[in-house]
Amino acid sequence: MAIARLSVDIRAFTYPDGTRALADIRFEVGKGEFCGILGSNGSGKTTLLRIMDGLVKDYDGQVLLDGRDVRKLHPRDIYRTVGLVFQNPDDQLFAHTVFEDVAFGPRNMGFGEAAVKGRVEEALAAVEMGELAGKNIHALSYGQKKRVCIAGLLAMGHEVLLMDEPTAGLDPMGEYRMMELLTRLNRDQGVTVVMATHSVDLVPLFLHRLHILSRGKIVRSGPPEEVFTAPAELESVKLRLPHIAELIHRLKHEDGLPFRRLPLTIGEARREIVEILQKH
Ligand SMILES: Nc1ncnc2c1ncn2[C@@H]1O[C@H](COP(=O)(O)OP(=O)(O)OP(=O)(O)O)[C@@H](O)[C@H]1O
Repeated sequence: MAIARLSVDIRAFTYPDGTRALADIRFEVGKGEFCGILGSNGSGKTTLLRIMDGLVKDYDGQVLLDGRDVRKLHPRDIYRTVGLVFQNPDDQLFAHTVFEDVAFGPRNMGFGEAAVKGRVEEALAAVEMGELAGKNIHALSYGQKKRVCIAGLLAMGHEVLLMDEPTAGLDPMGEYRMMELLTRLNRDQGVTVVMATHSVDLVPLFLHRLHILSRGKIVRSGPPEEVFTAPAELESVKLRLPHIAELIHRLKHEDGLPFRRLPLTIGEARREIVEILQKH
């Protein structure tokens, strides 16, 4: 498949125990997008990604991959294009060594050993894990395991990565490096990335577009600077402004100044503070 555009239209999905997990979800993911599904615990993020990956099928609506219903595609066609990285890498990794784990997908797709080796090496280099190819999976750190999971999908040639909480469980530097890795894959290799997260401080710095999910429904969509403008609205869906934006919001509020645009970077916050000081 060459284009890999996802069109999501889920009218309703209810788990067998009666939990109504998703309703009226409509959005598109274009090729090369880097978008986020932002929501608090239990809002439906994992369920949505599992539907988008074709793992959950008994819902009302459709998810189209380049115009074709993912439920009707041959698994080979989905797995060559769209891949889901689970929140917990231990749910995904199973082989003895890093190399063997990443090689599993391409071997299953029928590539010869020379091509498998080339794909594994390229994928491990992309996630900066090339030097650990021979290492035992159980001897890896949590962040390294997450990178091996991504390499496993890249080695199969996935064009769309669905990432479930990729920064969960990582230390602050690990979170940043994970976001930089995803940005690099997106920007330099053209991989489309959809990530589920509740990390409001980090995400606006990297993502192009956000969909806010609350109680199984999308309540707001847009670029980060548009989505993070109304603190009360965010609070009502159990989210908050990023710390840096919260600081500016409070300063402006105290001075009766309008809060127009979300400052995402230290540079933007600095400009806003200078403006506040000039008003005094
Ligand atoms: N297998 C299941 N059977 C019944 N209900 C489920 C099942 N899996 C999830 N749910 C329910 O569906 C809703 C959405 O859960 P989901 O795991 O998709 O949320 P989430 O946003 O990914 O949460 P978190 O951030 O905590 O991982 C929750 O109310 C949850 O209890």
